[in-house]
Amino acid sequence: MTNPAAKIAVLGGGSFGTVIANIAAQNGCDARLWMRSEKQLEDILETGMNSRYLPKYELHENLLPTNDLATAVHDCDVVFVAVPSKAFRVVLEDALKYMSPSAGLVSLTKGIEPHSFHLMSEIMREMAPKHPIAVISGPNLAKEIAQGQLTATVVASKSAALRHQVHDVLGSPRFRVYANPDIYGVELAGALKNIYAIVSGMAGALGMGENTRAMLMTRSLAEMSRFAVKMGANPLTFIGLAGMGDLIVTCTSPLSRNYRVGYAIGQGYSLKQAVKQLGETAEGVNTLRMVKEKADELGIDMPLVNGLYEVVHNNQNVDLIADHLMLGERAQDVDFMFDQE
Ligand SMILES: NC(=O)C1=CN([C@@H]2O[C@H](COP(=O)(O)OP(=O)(O)OC[C@H]3O[C@@H](n4cnc5c(N)ncnc54)[C@H](OP(=O)(O)O)[C@@H]3O)[C@@H](O)[C@H]2O)C=CC1
Ligand SMILES: O=C(CO)COP(=O)(O)O
Repeated sequence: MTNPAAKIAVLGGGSFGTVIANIAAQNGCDARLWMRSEKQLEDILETGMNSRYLPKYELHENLLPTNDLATAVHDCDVVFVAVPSKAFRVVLEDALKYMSPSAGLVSLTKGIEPHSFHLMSEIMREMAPKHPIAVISGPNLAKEIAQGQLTATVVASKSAALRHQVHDVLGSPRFRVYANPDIYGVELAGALKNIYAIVSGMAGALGMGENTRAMLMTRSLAEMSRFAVKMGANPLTFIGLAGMGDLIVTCTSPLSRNYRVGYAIGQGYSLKQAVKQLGETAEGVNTLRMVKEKADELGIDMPLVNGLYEVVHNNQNVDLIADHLMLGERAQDVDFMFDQE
């Protein structure tokens, strides 16, 4: 059941922000899409499409594109934030000046704030302590959602009212919204899987086989779960859509930007060249650096992260990832997802 009365805004006119705003508009919401670029706004107003990020995807008439933040958020029931993690704080800070104090805040961003190691929910809680907050994550390639492929996502919030509101705003026969109260786990899963999508893209470029791919994905899940549980997440979140589901899609699809960055590195391009030729956000590049530092600090065993870090940041040969995974010294090699105590 959709709620035609809802007023919503999405901040960030990239591919994910655009599809989420359009779903809400298709569901009868008064939906606004805020972007910073005037040129992009003109293009959308002229063509009815966001040609830079989602060419040929028609935007619904209920969707109002704008580059004025106050117009976007001023009387909204729910504000979704879909900018890269490095811009999240500054965009939110500006938007809060114009928002109703009761508006729900929902992050669509899958990354970690540089330096602070804050997830987006922590930034929202710090900056907007009175607002109900939620995060959305899951196997959600924007381009597939735009094609109308059947897709499921996860909304995580302590507020049941906001979970239901998000379900009403976004749920449809082609887009199913599941709920999970584990905000931290859902969000951390979405950020961590980007690292392993880079590894998987590299393996793809190097022509590695299906045994290798299965091993990589399964050990990735074990490694990211081990890290997340040490950070306070619920382990069960990692075998759901936001964990295993998102890992599968980004480790197997060339539509994933992180996979594409890995693929380019596997072909011999430098990280800088790979990111430049992508021209869109690949959060995993920064997430890798932050997770490596945090894992070192906490003494968490992360052979894939360590191997990828050496290849990407210290110009080591790609074979090093395989060496870390296959030959690394560990107290015991057990096929469990988590430490069994
Ligand atoms: N695309 C996908 O399939 C999915 C993406 N996500 C997550 O959503 C988040 C956004 O990704 P996505 O939409 O794909 O990214 P894109 O690279 O497609 O677009 C990023 C958007 O953010 C805007 N932006 C960047 N920096 C700023 C800033 N400082 N101030 C204002 N706007 C800014 C860009 O504006 P400009 O064009 O002017 O540079 C652009 O509109 C990421 O964390 C990503 O991991 C989550 C699920 C799926
Ligand atoms: O998170 C995503 C799909 O769920 C999108 O992944 P990329 O950012 O790698 O494109």
